[in-house]
Amino acid sequence: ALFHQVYDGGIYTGLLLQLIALELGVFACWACYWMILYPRYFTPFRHLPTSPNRTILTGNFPELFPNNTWPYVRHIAETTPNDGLIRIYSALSGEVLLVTNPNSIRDFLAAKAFDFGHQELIQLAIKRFTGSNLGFLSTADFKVHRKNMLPAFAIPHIKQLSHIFWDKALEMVGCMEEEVKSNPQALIEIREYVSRATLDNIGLAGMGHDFQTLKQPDNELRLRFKKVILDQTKVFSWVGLLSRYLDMRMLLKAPIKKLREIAESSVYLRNVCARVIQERMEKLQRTESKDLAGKDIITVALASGVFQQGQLVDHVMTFLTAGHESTATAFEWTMYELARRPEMQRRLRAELREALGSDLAAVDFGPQAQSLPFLNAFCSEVLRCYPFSPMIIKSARRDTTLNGERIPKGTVVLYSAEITNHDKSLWGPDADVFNPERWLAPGMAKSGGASSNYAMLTFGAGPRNCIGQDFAKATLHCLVAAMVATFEIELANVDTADRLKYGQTNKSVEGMWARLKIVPRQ
Ligand code: HEM
Repeated sequence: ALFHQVYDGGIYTGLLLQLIALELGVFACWACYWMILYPRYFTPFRHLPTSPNRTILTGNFPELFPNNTWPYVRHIAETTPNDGLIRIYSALSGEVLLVTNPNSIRDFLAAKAFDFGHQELIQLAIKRFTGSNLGFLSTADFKVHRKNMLPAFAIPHIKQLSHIFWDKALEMVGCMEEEVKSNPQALIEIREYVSRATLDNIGLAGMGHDFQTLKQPDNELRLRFKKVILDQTKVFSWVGLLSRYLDMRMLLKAPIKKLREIAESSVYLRNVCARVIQERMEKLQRTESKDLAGKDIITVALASGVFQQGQLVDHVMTFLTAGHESTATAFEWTMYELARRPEMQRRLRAELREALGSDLAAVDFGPQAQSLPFLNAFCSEVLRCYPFSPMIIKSARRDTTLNGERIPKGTVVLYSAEITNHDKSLWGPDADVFNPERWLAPGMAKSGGASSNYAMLTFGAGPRNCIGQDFAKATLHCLVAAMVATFEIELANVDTADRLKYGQTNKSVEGMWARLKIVPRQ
């Protein structure tokens, strides 16, 4: 009716046009302030260094949503002199601070860790399947949950679980071996196998339940899981951009097919986890023994008496999402580097042969994996050079400070494992070179010779770092050991495998495709 009146020149036309003009004017002023004037004249960080190469539309990047943003951020960090903080701008002048030196990183991840949290949109998106996981709890609840979860993730307990990792690793290479025996020319899709192995692994070590996706690749759990962990698309980037200016909560509830599939799959997976946890609870009540040695993580957590069933479902869903793809991707990059370096592959095989002998199934390799220097060094160097999350963004929950700088509530801050793990001032002039030797020098097995405790950020740092890092490393060691002891690995796509997939994680777009030759066993 309004349109009709405007069209017909009705009595309200003038008023309506004035209102629209006013709205447009307000919007133009608002956009002009936030996108042009604020970053130049009004930001409280205007004295901090920033890159001069910037446009309003794309910020410091060459396009609105580049495939991977971290190489550009790294270039800015390397070419902008700074004292620990740099201003970076994304599309439409979105302002982010990057912490660049050990002082500002320590403040951000350790001293002031609880002044920062995940951004609201990320919480809303992830909460749908992980519920209130560790990352989203209030500080008080976080401390209680983390303290009572930690014993299950401590190195002594991980060593007791590592026979599971070894058995799964052998099962994975056994499946590959069958495929190679039936067709020696077959190209093996490493991602497919390792993704199933790490999913099973977390099911077994996390809650004493074998999902059996290695044996049954198309089982419902795996298919549902694939639906939840959808590849990132530019749609999510648009939602992220718009959420800076509009409330996107309704959008996440929109009746879109993909969103409905995620919601249904989340319910399915949460129900599976709830059922298994219920069984663990009943079993724990039936057993007299209080001995938790070698028990799955959920049983150890249940025994603390702190967690309710629903909270444990949230935690298991987080382990599955945080631990499965990340470990599988580290394994893929290990295969990539080994295939490019046949002499290192041979050296590792020799070390493994000495430790394992010829019958892999007869040894319990897990507990001794940490003591093989070259295996440790190689995997540590892969984790340094290929951090699964190259950049992690958080926002200030309250007014705080970083490196002596005042940080108002709401400020978006970023740390980058990609940048810090390759920082020449921390790692030396060969920081960009893949060099496992740095972990082999006397006393350097843990630090790689870096000059700071905040030089390796693959697993974050401080009280909110990755709780599963020793679980991940032990899993990776077993997978790599079983693979290298069983096969000579030649990548079929070594020249193109390092092209990265769109998104925020360091994943090859093609994955690794290998020709495997079974190593003769004496
Ligand atoms: C190579 C493999 C892995 C990598 C690179 C990795 C990396 C990370 C990173 C960077 C964080 C975020 C730290 C922060 O917010 O600043 C994180 C958090 C977390 N990771 Fe991992 N992770 C891996 C494997 C695992 C595994 C196997 C598990 C569990 C079985 C796990 C469980 C978690 C949990 C629960 C958190 C949240 C911790 C908290 O908020 O207190 N991760 N991980």
